[in-house]
Amino acid sequence: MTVTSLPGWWWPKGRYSRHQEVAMLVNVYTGDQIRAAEKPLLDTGYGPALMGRAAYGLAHHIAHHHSSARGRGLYGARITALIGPGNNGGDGLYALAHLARRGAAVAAVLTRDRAHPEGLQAFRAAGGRVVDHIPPSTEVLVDAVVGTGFRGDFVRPQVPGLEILNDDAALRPLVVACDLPSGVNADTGAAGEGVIAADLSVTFGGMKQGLIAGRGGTLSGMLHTVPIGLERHLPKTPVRLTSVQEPTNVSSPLPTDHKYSRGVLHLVAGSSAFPGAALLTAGAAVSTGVGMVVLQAPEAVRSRVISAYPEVVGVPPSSTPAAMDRSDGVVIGPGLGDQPQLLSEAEAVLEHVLESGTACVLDASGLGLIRDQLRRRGGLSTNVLITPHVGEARRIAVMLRDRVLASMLDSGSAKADPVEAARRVAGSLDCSVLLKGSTTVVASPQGEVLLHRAQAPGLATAGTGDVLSGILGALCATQEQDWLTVAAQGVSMHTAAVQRIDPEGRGRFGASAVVRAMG
Ligand SMILES: NC(=O)C1=CN([C@@H]2O[C@H](COP(=O)(O)OP(=O)(O)OC[C@H]3O[C@@H](n4cnc5c(N)ncnc54)[C@H](O)[C@@H]3O)[C@@H](O)[C@H]2O)[C@H](O)CC1
Repeated sequence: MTVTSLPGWWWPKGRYSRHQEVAMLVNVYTGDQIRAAEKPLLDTGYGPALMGRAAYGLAHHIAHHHSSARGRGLYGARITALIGPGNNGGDGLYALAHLARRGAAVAAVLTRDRAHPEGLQAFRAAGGRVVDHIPPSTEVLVDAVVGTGFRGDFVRPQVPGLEILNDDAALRPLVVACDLPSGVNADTGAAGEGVIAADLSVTFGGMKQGLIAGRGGTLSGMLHTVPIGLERHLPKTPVRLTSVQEPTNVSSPLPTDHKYSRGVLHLVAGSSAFPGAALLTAGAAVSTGVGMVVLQAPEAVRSRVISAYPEVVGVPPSSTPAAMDRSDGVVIGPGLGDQPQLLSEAEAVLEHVLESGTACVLDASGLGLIRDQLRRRGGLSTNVLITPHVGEARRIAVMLRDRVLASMLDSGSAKADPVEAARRVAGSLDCSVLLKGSTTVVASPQGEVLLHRAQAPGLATAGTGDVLSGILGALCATQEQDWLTVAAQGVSMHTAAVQRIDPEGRGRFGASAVVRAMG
């Protein structure tokens, strides 16, 4: 039944060797692509069959999650649904009819004066009650107000009893979204304030981008995809969701390896204002596993880093590009701050990278160097991966004088579209982009996209970006891979380290703990 289940904290165990990384890739579609795939089937009379499969799958997942959460079967379970006027409401009604036949006490609140007629009939025939409020004893609340047919702004239905959602976690019902939380844009993940956050979304036909990207990714909870027979009608998609089982270290060293063959990473990081960033980046790189880490930084920064990681080799910030002759990868930016001298030395390194084609991660203060490269070359180059968070990406939008991009990066706006934004930056700068956020979006200049839903809220703390840069730098120095692959491995290692130290997502740790958890 389920092709995709993304429970967030764990992934089904398989038989993989310790040093093998197994990427689980899932195709991701826009709501419009799913609707287009449905069309030929609807046109040939298969609508009821599709809805039947969707409803059965929804009922199955509700039953499963209810019994996991409550530790008992479905008999007597109190399940209420908010039902909208379209097919999304129809799915909800048929699903409740299934659950009623398995002994659940089901109720529906109709949010409009009309509802899917056959669905309503089936619901009533199975013993379902239409009510005008959410019964306080509701254990599962199904949100089936609007699905992919949603347009415009969403206003949460004013239904008496809905304040049950504000109850303590122990009393609050399990909230299950039918296809997607009502009011989430299935294409982009844009969502207004009225959307009800789901614990679980059961989606139909294919994984929708809006369930993963932007605010939608924070409102959709656990994800299940129910196949309903659209597969051969779905287009080839350039967007995939990645998760990595047991991300371990980079490829294990071979018996014939030496430090140079395992990759040399050149870091341009740290300043008197931000020495810690260099420590975190270097520490993460060392722990990821790489032949050698060279740190180009002011003397005071070098000595602090080397006292923590004696294996790091220091070179002064004024080093000529000859110091990089053996480098297989470069990281420029963490903790550089805004001192003109350090930035111009970093600029020289970036120039060398763009000339030589060495793989380079450009992060934090290093992103400010893009402005000059736009003037000089009109962009960057495909050997570069930039790793902005949304605020930094907005500054890039200003450099590019791209207002459409700026609106796509405004998470509160109905135009918010982080996937398209990352693609647009990648295309404009001719480099790969890793847009950080609760869902990380990695885009190549050719328009391919990888999404990674971290579900590690504790990552929102100072210095974790420096750790990620160190990981990505080590991976690019040791591997001959494309940026999408390296980025997918890097974000997975980063998240996995956090999940090891903070499995319950309490957030009581700092970035140094993430480095320690890397080993
Ligand atoms: N097509 C199929 O056979 C299948 C569809 N599935 C499910 O159906 C929905 C899409 O159904 P559709 O009827 O096209 O749209 P919705 O039910 O999502 O919504 C249409 C309904 O909602 C009202 N509406 C639109 N915008 C708003 C708004 N901003 N605020 C309030 N109400 C709004 C509008 O009046 C329409 O009447 C899909 O998500 C699936 O759940 C199944 O997948 C099976 C196959």
